Amino acid sequence: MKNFISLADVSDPKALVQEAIQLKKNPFADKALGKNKTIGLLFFNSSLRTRLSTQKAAQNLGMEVMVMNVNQDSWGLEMMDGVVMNGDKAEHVKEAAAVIGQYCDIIAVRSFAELKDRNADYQEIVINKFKQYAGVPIVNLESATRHPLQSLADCITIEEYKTKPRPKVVLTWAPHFKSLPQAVANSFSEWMNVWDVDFVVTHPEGYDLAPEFVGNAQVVYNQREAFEGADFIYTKNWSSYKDYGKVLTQNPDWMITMDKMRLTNNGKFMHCLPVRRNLKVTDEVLDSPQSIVIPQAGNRVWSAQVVLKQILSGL
Ligand SMILES: CCC[C@H](NC(=O)CCC(=O)O)C(=O)O
Ligand SMILES: NC(=O)OP(=O)(O)O
Repeated sequence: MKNFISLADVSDPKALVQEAIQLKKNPFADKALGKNKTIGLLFFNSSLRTRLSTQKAAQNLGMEVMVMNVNQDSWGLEMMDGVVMNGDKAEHVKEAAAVIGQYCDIIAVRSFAELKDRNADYQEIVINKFKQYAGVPIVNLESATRHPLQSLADCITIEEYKTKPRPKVVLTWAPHFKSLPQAVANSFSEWMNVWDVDFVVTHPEGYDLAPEFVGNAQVVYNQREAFEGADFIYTKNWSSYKDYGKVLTQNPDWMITMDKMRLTNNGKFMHCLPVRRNLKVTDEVLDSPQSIVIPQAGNRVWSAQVVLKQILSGL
């Protein structure tokens, strides 16, 4: 594996998940692999899980870790080529990426969608500029349209908790007052489309994800119908793709409640976190035995570690 930017960088996703599950049993077995290697973690946006789990994964592999909050700590970065840099951005990504590539053996980048210009976001300018200029492997810590480390952890979790060979997995939209990226929903859909699951996506009208991510999923606008017999309920808010970046509704009827969870086949509740309690999901559901959000978050370490192990093995 050279880079880990999307599912396309993974030759055998099922094998990757099985390797991650094996890693959990002996987390320090590859401690020598990352000796004298450095990973740089660059955050253009906030993070708890991604920041800490990726550091832990790198340390489990014997790597040194450098972390930078790009907008607070470094210079403002200009992403567009050919512009006169007479504004508030003091450095071009061409130099910044190449210089960081001098210090680090792997660079991991978080840069959310701006949710203003759909074409700009879906061109994945930031992470592709780092891929173009850094000269070292790039890992996606959530980009404008994807969050593959989260999706890999989600697949590990589903494999660990499934009670049948082909479970029914439902991605459900839930309300939020802010305009959030489609990245987590896109990425989860992309991975579920290649998984051995019956995949259903449910959301209000107007929130259809981009066709290239929805793939062969069954799209249902009636949430309760979608929940019938589900084995996993994966909840996430996202803003409209069609009416780009817009919050079309905050209808609280889409919040996940225990009476909806009773429609499922003792379904497990999943969420990438952070989650707004009693806005997206009730305390009752989140605090119930059906919620597996904590082990799901724990699997972010093994998701990152198996990816870094594969990249280090190719250096
Ligand atoms: C892993 C999820 C990161 C991010 N989540 C948020 O921005 C939540 C922000 C909030 O609820 O205020 C998102 O939706 O992509
Ligand atoms: N799920 C996830 O990526 O969490 P953070 O935004 O806290 O890293």
